[in-house]
Amino acid sequence: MKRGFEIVSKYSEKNLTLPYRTTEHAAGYDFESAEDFVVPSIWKLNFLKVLWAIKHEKTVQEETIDQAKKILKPFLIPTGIKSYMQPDEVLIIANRSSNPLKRGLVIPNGIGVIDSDYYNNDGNEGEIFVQILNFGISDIKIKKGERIAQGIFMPYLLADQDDQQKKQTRNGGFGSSGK
Ligand SMILES: O=c1ccn([C@H]2C[C@H](O)[C@@H](COP(=O)(O)OP(=O)(O)OP(=O)(O)O)O2)c(=O)[nH]1
Ligand SMILES: [Mg+2]
Repeated sequence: MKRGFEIVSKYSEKNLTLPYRTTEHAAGYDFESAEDFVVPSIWKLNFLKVLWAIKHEKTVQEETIDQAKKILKPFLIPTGIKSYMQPDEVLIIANRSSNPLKRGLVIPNGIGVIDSDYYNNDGNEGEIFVQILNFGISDIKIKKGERIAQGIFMPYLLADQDDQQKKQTRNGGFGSSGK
């Protein structure tokens, strides 16, 4: 077994599809959403109120700011998928090019980097999530089974100093290794 995909345990009964390539020479394995989801547009009233207040140097209620922050926070779309690969390989998660064009959906981290030591980690079993922000004017409904992003396996290289640098064991993602 060199590299591939598996369904994480909590989705074992949910009838998920493993990521797949749609054409003979497609580089990316398309990932589907594991659940129905609504990604709210960032252009909500509370967000606009905050922008207006900044522009006019007015103060805004804390509650309004908190709600605006929530809207601006990227959503984590669950895929229910984990990926195993060789230690010198990485899975790059990239947006589908049609997402910003048709639905205003961007991946705010640019690309997602799925490390080989993320697989089966103690924290979340290595489930891959896709960060999404909706800069369009409408809320976007994502249905379970809809393709949301693509994963590309790549080899990576080490720097000369690498073996002198301390490493830790991965036990999660999204900031689990500290600040
Ligand atoms: O779009 C993404 C990006 C990352 N990850 C997972 C897999 C990856 O191995 C782990 C850590 O990602 P990264 O190193 O890019 O994030 P970090 O902020 O540095 O977190 P950490 O401190 O856990 O390394 O989070 C995802 O599920 N989706
Ligand atoms: Mg990291």
